[in-house]
Amino acid sequence: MVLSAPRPRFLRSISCLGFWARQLQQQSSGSVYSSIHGFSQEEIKEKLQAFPGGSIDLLKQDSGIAVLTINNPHRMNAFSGTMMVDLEEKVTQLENWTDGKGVIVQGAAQTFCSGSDLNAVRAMSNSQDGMKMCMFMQNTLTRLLRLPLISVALVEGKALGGGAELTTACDFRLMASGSVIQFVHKHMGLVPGWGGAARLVGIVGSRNALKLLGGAIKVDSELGVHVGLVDGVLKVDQESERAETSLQHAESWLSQYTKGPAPVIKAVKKVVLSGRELPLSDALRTEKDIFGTVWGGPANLQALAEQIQTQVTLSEFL
Ligand SMILES: CC[C@H](C(=O)O)C(=O)SCCNC(=O)CCNC(=O)[C@H](O)C(C)(C)COP(=O)(O)OP(=O)(O)OC[C@H]1O[C@@H](n2cnc3c(N)ncnc32)[C@H](O)[C@@H]1OP(=O)(O)O
Repeated sequence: MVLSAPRPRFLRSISCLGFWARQLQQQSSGSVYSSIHGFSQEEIKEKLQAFPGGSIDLLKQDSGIAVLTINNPHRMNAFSGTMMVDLEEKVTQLENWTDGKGVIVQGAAQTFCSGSDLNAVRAMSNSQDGMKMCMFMQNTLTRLLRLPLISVALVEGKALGGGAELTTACDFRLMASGSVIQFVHKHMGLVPGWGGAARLVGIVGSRNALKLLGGAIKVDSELGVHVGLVDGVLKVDQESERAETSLQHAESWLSQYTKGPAPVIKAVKKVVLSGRELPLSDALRTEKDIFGTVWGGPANLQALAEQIQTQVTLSEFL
């Protein structure tokens, strides 16, 4: 099976930027839906609470990298209704994490997530409830992607359906050898509903997105890297006594990009986010505003002082 190599991101995503730009500018909260769309967060949260099971666990570390775990191993980490509510609450915590720089999204028991809990899906199969669940998860995953943190989906085992969509709501994806990302929606007579299709087009381009969705193709790490969906492959060396876990590998990988003061790393994510989602003039104005938050700030002044000190030290030797 031949999938084309990815086109430059800006070419792929210009077409869908218009919608996202208006949404980003209109929604100060970073959500897509509000009361003007007939969406009531509290109403759907109450409905989702009727479907219990599992949890979303959040560990915020001193390193500034958090670990968000989809935890429902008896159901291959499928999302129950209460887990959807839990995820929204954890995203709110991350939005307010002052010292945060990165977040790794993983599944419990060495598998990622098998999408919605099919028992809940069957119980919410009427159109109105389905649409409300869809809007709730689109809001939550859009806010996850828009966090001022650099995010990585650590995929072990299987990421299916909504689980595959969840991987696209992170800035990067790392796959363990033998793992699979599969948009199985077609097999259920569905299309993605949690925003995974729109984001997939921005990541791999419309032609590859059409193939992955239309063919419900099993994406392994090799194919994922080829089409630009996957940013790295974690080969866990079972033989080595010091075998790092996949999570340790992922933290090492992410820490390459989160070294430095949290306000600066947050600013890096914000300027890239505005470049990714806003029309050029708006992105430039946003970049200027974000630049203003770090220019002359503690990190900038300290770096300047160290630069001067280095020059003074060097001049003493020259
Ligand atoms: C917009 C999102 C979209 C929507 O909401 O409409 C969705 O995400 S729909 C759900 C899409 N996901 C799937 O179709 C995946 C369904 N599961 C499987 O294909 C398999 O379970 C698999 C491949 C994940 C694992 O297969 P394996 O043979 O290794 O294990 P089991 O199938 O025996 O599963 C173990 C245990 O987990 C339960 N399970 C697995 N996935 C789900 C799920 N999505 N919802 C509820 N329960 C799930 C499975 O029933 C087994 O339970 P048990 O009591 O042991 O029978």
